[in-house]
Amino acid sequence: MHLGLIPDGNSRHLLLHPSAAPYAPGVSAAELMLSHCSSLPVVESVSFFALSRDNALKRPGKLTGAATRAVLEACLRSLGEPLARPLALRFLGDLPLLDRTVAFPDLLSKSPLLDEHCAPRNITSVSDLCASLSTLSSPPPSSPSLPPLHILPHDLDLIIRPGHTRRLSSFCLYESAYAELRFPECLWPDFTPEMLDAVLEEFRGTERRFGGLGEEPKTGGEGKLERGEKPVAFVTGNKGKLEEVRSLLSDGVPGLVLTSLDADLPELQGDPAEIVREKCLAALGRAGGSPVIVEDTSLCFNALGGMPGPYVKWFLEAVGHAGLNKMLDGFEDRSAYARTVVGYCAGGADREVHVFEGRTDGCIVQPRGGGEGGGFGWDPVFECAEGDDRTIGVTYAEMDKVDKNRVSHRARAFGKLKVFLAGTRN
Ligand SMILES: O=c1nc[nH]c2c1ncn2[C@H]1C[C@H](O)[C@@H](COP(=O)(O)OP(=O)(O)OP(=O)(O)O)O1
Ligand SMILES: [Mg+2]
Repeated sequence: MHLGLIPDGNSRHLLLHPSAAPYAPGVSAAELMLSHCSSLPVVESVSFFALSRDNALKRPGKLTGAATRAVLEACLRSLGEPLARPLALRFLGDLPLLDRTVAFPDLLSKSPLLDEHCAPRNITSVSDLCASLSTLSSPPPSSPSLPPLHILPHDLDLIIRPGHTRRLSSFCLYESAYAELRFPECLWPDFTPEMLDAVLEEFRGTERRFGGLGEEPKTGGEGKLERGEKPVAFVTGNKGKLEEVRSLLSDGVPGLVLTSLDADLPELQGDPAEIVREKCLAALGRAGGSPVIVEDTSLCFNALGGMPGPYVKWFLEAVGHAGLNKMLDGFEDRSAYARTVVGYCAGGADREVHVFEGRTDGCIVQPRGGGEGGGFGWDPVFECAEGDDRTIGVTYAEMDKVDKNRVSHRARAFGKLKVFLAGTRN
């Protein structure tokens, strides 16, 4: 991901904290943030807004010069540090201005990380672009060591601007066409790595459409959207679930159009219906006004009074299939049931969450049938006890997908949802 940072609010921070060394808090924030970025695998490159020509013209004088110098020095320092891993860093600012504050070629030669992707550029606004175009026929002799200008470098994915101002100013206008913009409610010096993590987490759940309509709606039934009809969004972070649900809703509900949103929604502790209600209301916020479907799936061991239940995800992640099996060692009863609770909410003014439950009995066994194409999650350790000879005594992972969708907890819950939807949509 290419991250843009606009460190806004340094001067206001100074007014609020007159005893602080000028710009020191903003400078530490810059240093901290860049080194934090280098520890985040998801962040491949960072464009940092140092100072634009527009900025300098509007706010001439010591203040701006000092801020630029301080931030650049901080950047230099952070580049001098051994970063956790190479990070393509790019500072955007006005070249002549920067030249006055730091020895520019120095910046280039000091950093092993600066390459053509992170060379400082002065094209951030239309006036910059015009100025640069006018020099194309005769490159300025004063800057022979600068790398060539790339007018359209790789686009930004996410731009973060703290400081209570919700605009781009002249930052990367050409590269920000489809960037997501976030404006944390604090001044730059108060923006912490934890806040950055929170923004990145939220960004991860954002469906990016790049100006288009996103993924083609996958249709159920006849497929075509009727006039005025909205598609229903299934919100889940789990691809295995999505695949099954697409197939489960592919018929039986005329006119239903299922789209999907990849989002890991917050999950409360509580009973499954409660979890699903909260999950459903959280999903509404992501679905842009569409009705939403969410589900929560539990795996309940009878010997343990129904645990791990909705918490199976965390148990599975922590101890794996072998660990789930070991939890039942010492008990004779290895029976279990899988349960899916589906939540549906029409959205808009209607906040009622309709809840449907499906359950399938089975028992916990040593993993069978996992691997390529062999189910997901705890499928390999759940041996089904229901259905017919294609499903009884067979783990979900060993089963044909069509067979799982005949007997599974999910199929039963979504079967009830389908009956409900067929009633409300006709
Ligand atoms: O049919 C299934 N067969 C095997 N494993 C399954 C199944 N269905 C869910 N699972 C796993 C996924 C997760 O480890 C836990 C449920 O947690 P759960 O919160 O419902 O799922 P999730 O977090 O993966 O997706 P979501 O974004 O919809 O919450 O059991
Ligand atoms: Mg979940």
